[in-house]
Amino acid sequence: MENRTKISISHVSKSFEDKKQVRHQVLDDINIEVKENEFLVLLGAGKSGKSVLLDIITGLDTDYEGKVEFSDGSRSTKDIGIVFQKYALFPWKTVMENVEMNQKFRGMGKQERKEKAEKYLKLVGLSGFENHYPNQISGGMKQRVAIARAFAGESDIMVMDEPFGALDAQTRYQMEEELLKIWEEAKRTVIFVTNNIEEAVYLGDRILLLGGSPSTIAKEYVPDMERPRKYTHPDFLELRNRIAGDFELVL
Ligand SMILES: Nc1ncnc2c1ncn2[C@@H]1O[C@H](COP(=O)(O)OP(=O)(O)OP(=O)(O)O)[C@@H](O)[C@H]1O
Repeated sequence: MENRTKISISHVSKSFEDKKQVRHQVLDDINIEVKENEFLVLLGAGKSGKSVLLDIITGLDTDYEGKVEFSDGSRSTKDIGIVFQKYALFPWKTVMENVEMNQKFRGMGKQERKEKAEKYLKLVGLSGFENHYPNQISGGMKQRVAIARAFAGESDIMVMDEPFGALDAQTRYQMEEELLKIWEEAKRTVIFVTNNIEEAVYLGDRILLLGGSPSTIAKEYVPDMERPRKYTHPDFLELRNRIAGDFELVL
């Protein structure tokens, strides 16, 4: 079933009108078939329209040209697990309560909510921190909470918008590794946005390079490397350098 299409994005274009009523096109004719359980990376420089495209995919933005279709019928935003760069945790709620939030929206019973939240907190290495508040834990831990919350919602589609962008390099490597472990254990269809080439090569089953003005899908890469990938492996470096070259060209 690995090759079944999960999300079909066809001919998506998007433009905004500025204060002088001049239209600026951000996305031009984006076509992506996201496969079931695929780890898809959207790679692009700042302002290349990555967040705009994610808003369209998740249904936060409905004003665009083209179509976004899900293989199992229409979906609302709350049926997609979303992780943003900013942790978006509720500061007045504990770690546990934050993780349970999505499930509450999805109408799960109390016991089931608790079990699911505990399971995913354990997976992200936060057992024992259930009763802490966000201001009592580090940035890396906050992002772990956000990831546990998205997974605990049990949506089969996860969308992550530069989730590790605010973390220091060391924490970032650790989080990338952990995210893959969780994904291996609880397979989902993941769309992961980043502007970091190494992160894309480390994570992606497939990498789509977004660029140009307006942005299109400029290139596609399918890393032929086993996981866990090694940053220093010649194949890793070769692909990294190839993408870096293309990245310059589409800026
Ligand atoms: N609501 C809006 N109104 C007008 N222009 C917008 C709006 N949202 C986004 N844009 C424009 O669309 C372009 C792409 O923005 P977007 O945030 O998607 O980029 P990005 O690739 O996610 O960048 P970054 O990596 O910096 O987050 C930008 O030029 C931005 O100014």
